Parts: sequence; C-alpha cells; structure tokens
Amino acid sequence: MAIVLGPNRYGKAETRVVRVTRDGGTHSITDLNVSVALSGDLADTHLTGDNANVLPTDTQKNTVYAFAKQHGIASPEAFALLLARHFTSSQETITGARVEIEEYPWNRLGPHSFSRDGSAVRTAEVVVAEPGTEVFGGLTGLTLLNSTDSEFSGFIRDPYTTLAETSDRILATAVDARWRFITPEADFDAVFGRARAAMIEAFTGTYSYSLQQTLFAMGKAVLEACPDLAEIRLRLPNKHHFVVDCTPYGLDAAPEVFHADDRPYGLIEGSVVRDDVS
Ligand SMILES: O=c1[nH]c(=O)c2[nH]c(=O)[nH]c2[nH]1
Repeated sequence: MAIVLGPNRYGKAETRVVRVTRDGGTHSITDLNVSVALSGDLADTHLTGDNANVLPTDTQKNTVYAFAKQHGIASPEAFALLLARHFTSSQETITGARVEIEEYPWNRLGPHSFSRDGSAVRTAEVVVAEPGTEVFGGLTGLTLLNSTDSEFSGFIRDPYTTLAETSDRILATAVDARWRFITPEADFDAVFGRARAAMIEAFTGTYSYSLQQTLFAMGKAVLEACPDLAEIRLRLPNKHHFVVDCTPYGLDAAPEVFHADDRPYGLIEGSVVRDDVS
C-alpha cells in the first residue's frame, strides 16, 4: 500500500476589490469578492516543500487588483474569464484555474454617492481546465414572497405525518441560482437581467401546488428567456410562515398574522436542462 497525494488546488480566497470608474464628476462603482483556486504541477510543494512551481497566493491577490485597474470590470463573468485565462496561460506549471466572484449591488444616490442594495448578490464562476472553459452565472439571496396562490396537499401521510393540508398559504424563498453558459462568449449582463426577470415573473405568476412546481417553472422560464444557457440549478429554501392563532386573544381566525420561522426549513433543489446540449 502507498499513501499518495490526491487532487489539490490552492489560491487566494475572498479578495475584496472595489473599482471606481470616473466619468467627469459622475462615478460608478463595482464591488466584488474574488476567490481564485489554481491547480497544476504542484506535487513537489506538497511532497518536499519545493515551491519552484508555486505562484504565491499573494501574487494572485495583486493580480486581481492590477487587472481591475488595467482592464476595468466589464462583468463578473468577463473579469473571472480574464483572470482564469491569465493564470493558466502565463505560468507553465498552472494548468487549471477556478475563479469565483460575488458582486454586491449598490444603488446610486448621486453622482458619487451610493447605498448598498440589500437584494440579491450576483455570482459568477469560471473554470479553465483540460477539457475546456466553463462559465457559470447566477445569483444568491433573491428573497421572494407570494402571500397567496400557494397550496400544499395530497402528500404522503405516514404515522409521523402531522402537517395539515392547506389550500392557501404564504410561499416564500431566497433564490440561489447558478446557470451554465453554452459557450464562454455571451452578453453576460443581458443574460443576468433576463434570467433574474424571468425567475421573478415565474415565481409571481405561477399558481403553486408545491415549491418543486415553482422551481421547475422558474428554471424553464430562464432557459426560454436565455438561449445562451445550457442549464440552471436552483436551491430554494421554503421559508415557512405559520399562521398565529389569535382566537385565544378574543380575535377572529382570519389568517392575517404569521410567524416567520427561521429553521428548520424545507430545501428544494433541482436543475432544469436543455436536453439537446451536453
Ligand atoms: O412546497 C412544498 N414542498 C414540500 O415538499 C413540502 N414539505 C412540507 O412539509 N411542506 C412542503 N411544501
């Protein structure tokens, strides 16, 4: 029996970079959290401590800042592509790169003033590896709620089932979505806008008999709106809202007050794919 080194990668995680672009007195900002992970001919550093093949994580962080300055940030996907291609093409020992980016949204208050937007965080991931380059876009934390048009009934009842069937409930979730581009060439910003709008429209427009049904409707709407996408993966926490019984206080039973429960929560996950794309 031999003990050997398995798959490995290394990089600088969570470099926070804020890029200011000045157009006269009007400024724009892009606020990113960039994580780089590189792989390649890295056995020596693990087995003997010989670092001749290692591009320091400190250099990776500096490259993020330098590229933000030199090239600007067209979109999180484009910036991730730029970095991943740079690391794999400039260093012989580095053959794979994964760059993950979160973009935090800001709202404009004035020519050079902004307020942090609490809504969804945009995400991007680029993987450059032997078989080719893959680009993923997405978002996380898009919190949506329908106060009606949601039912849940007809489910399995076993000896442990206590859940009552309901023909009218609150349906709420915080969307975590990740979509895969068919090729690395696309209008990433346009796809982001269309995908986000399609998810919101499908969530609000679907009369829902389960969050699973809503998940499929949302994924299908995104693929219909975005021909550049091969696949979308969705993670939808079911943010339960339980009716508070106010009758002990001498009040009527109409369901108007809810307890927004924190945990546990149902977690509905699924992907929706185009069946003619690999
Ligand atoms: O939309 C739902 N799907 C479920 O699978 C489920 N399970 C549950 O308890 N409530 C719900 N709601």
